[in-house]
Amino acid sequence: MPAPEIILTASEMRRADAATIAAGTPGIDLMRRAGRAVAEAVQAMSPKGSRIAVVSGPGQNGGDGFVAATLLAEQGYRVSLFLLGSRKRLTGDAIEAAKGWAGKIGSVDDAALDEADLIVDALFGTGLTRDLEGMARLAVDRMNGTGKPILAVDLPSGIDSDTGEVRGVAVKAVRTVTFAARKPCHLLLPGRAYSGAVEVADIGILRETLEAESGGLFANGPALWRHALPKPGLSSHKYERGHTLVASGGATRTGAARLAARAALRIGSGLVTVASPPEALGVNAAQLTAVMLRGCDGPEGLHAILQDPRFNALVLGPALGVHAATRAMVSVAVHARRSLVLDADALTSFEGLASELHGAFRHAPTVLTPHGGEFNRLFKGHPDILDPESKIERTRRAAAYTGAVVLLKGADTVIAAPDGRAAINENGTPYLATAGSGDTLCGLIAGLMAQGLPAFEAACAGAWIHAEAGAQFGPGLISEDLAEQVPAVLRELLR
Ligand SMILES: NC(=O)C1=CN([C@@H]2O[C@H](COP(=O)(O)OP(=O)(O)OC[C@H]3O[C@@H](n4cnc5c(N)ncnc54)[C@H](O)[C@@H]3O)[C@@H](O)[C@H]2O)[C@H](O)CC1
Ligand SMILES: [K+]
Repeated sequence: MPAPEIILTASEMRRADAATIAAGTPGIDLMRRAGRAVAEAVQAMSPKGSRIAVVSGPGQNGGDGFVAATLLAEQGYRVSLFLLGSRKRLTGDAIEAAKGWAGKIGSVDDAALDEADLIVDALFGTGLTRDLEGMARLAVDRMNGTGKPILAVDLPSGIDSDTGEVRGVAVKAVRTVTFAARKPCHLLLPGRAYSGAVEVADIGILRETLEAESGGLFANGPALWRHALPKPGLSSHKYERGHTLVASGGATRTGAARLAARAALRIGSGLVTVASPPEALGVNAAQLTAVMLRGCDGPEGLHAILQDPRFNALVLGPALGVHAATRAMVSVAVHARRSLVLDADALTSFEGLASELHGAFRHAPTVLTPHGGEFNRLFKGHPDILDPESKIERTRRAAAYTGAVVLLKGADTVIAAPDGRAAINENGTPYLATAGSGDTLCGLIAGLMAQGLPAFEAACAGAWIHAEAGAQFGPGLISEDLAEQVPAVLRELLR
């Protein structure tokens, strides 16, 4: 079973670097290995003899560029090197790396850049500290302006390694060679889009060093939670696989609950019941078969149903309406201490009232599944949660504040637990942007918690399976298809 992929921030990477150097590996060796990996990537992209333009910056990223340029020239490529700033301003290992380069050093505004067949972007890496301006900005615009393929060293220059945001302007790379571990910018948007295909080069930093410096951020994938997936044994009984309860909206808004309910059943919840307001019983009854149905008249009705401890996972939110009654339903569910997924109206009903959710979910596994707009509305008036540049940081703070796992949806969905663990999901597909997709996700997560998965693993697995189902189905996807695609995804996972 492969280990979960650790994602390191710039500062964590620097510490891993330093620890490796302290353990006896000279920094210049790391740089030489980095440069070699870049040269090998160029060889795979462009035939010997082609014209390679290496654009180096003033720091160690630039140093990697010097090493790559020297190796490529030795291997018969026609290499020209352009430096931002002057050689005498180089620092650290880049000084040593530059000694190996015997060719001329041009300036980044040199027209020769346009003659290249392929450009190596070694301008900035994890040391970017502010928006690009002046010559630095011009260099990026020049590289992008050539229309030639760009290979980024470590990450595309102008992208913030930890947030994935564009700092003024950024290189649009077709490929990136990063070192030791991917950084958040390789998974978060727009950084993911600017990076192109990303390969991770081993430059001799040990996995245990990466683990030691890790801040608990992972790429979301089966390696993170496959171990926790339920594997029904011969003796397993439907009651052992939990009972998910999904609250339905009124007579004209019942589809969301049925989508969530069907998804919970498909992901393996032993039983699933829709709790329906009296006026929607007929509508729901006419469209439910394996999913069961109970009348539920508001918070009191929910309280009555939850006297039965077998209902061990709940979905509240989709189409419930934005009002006090929905808040009261949430309160009943919280006091019943059942696993809980809150989405849509159950979140928006607390708009500006997030303080009522402070520490509210510490007593039972809970997952909040807002999209960006719901998140910003829910935590309005909490700049400590909304202000951080990094989507990971915002999600982590919301999780710590509420005590729930928070899944902040997007093409780069971030999942964070109150204990600081976080994961970035990258298998999302544009096809998922269809009505009811979020309802289905709620059902998947609740159905997994009904079977005993902890909230963080359930949210990560739910997000990944949801996206995988969408990607497998492809064009023409509507939400009704998602739950029906889950068996195919599970077959792969449980093989
Ligand atoms: N283990 C590893 O990952 C290794 C990484 N290496 C490479 O080192 C860079 C990080 O190097 P660093 O010198 O810290 O930063 P940069 O080269 O990214 O930046 C250079 C320098 O630029 C200045 N600067 C920052 N922002 C701006 C700006 N907006 N405008 C102008 N100048 C700016 C600042 O002074 C920076 O120090 C990493 O990405 C890897 O490529 C090692 O080579 C091998 C091991
Ligand atoms: K770069």
